[in-house]
Amino acid sequence: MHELNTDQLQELFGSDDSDFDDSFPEDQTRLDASLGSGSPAQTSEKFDRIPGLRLLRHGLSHSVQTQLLDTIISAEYFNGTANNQAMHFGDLPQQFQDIGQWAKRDTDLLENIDRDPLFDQAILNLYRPGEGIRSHVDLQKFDDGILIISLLSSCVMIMTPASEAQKHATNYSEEGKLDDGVPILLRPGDVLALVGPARWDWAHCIPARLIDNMDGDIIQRGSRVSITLRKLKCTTADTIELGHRQ
Ligand SMILES: O=C(O)CCC(=O)C(=O)O
Ligand SMILES: [Fe+2]
Repeated sequence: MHELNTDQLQELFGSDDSDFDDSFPEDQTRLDASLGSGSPAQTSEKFDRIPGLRLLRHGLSHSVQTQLLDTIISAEYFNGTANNQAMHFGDLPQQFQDIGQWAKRDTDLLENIDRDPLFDQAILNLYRPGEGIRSHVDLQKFDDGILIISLLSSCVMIMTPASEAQKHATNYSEEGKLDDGVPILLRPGDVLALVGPARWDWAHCIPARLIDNMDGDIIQRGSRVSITLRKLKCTTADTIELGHRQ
């Protein structure tokens, strides 16, 4: 997919602070048909150093990426400049449930994860060029088996062995040492799974920078949107929270 400049992004996500109506568009297209037939199952890439880390490159077709982005734009979470993160708790929008079911049924991303519902929490992150996310292990209140979907633009995520503090942190304030980290290039349409050690014992971050260097390839960051699907260990009521990423 092509990458967007700030003006194009404003056109997409809006530039004013119009009233947010606290709901996700209900007339979403079901993604089922566009996600493929499941035969043959899609096989993800594994990483020797990080058991449980799996990356399905080009997992989502252009059409599915576009449908997801259309729905996110219609939800108007990222209108104005204040918010770059939105969290859904409870019953997830149908398209996110479709992605979860597809990942379980048609790929090997979530091989050891068996539960119902598969996911009951979704975070949407918007990264404007130069923005990132601090090194963290996702909070302990979320169960094993996390799925991260990349849309719009590429970036390099860095995985580092987690410190004890990071494993039990209640926020993302701990900065990891990134020098000996494992860089993972995430492109639009890629789907990353964190299971077992990759989820509990490794921290991940996206350094705040405009350019990534992946094995000598220089990658200019555009604006990126990610969808992270998780399962809370304890269920909560359906809510949506908007905020600013740490
Ligand atoms: O945006 C991403 O790719 C990762 C997001 C993430 O790690 C998180 O929200 O916990
Ligand atoms: Fe995370």
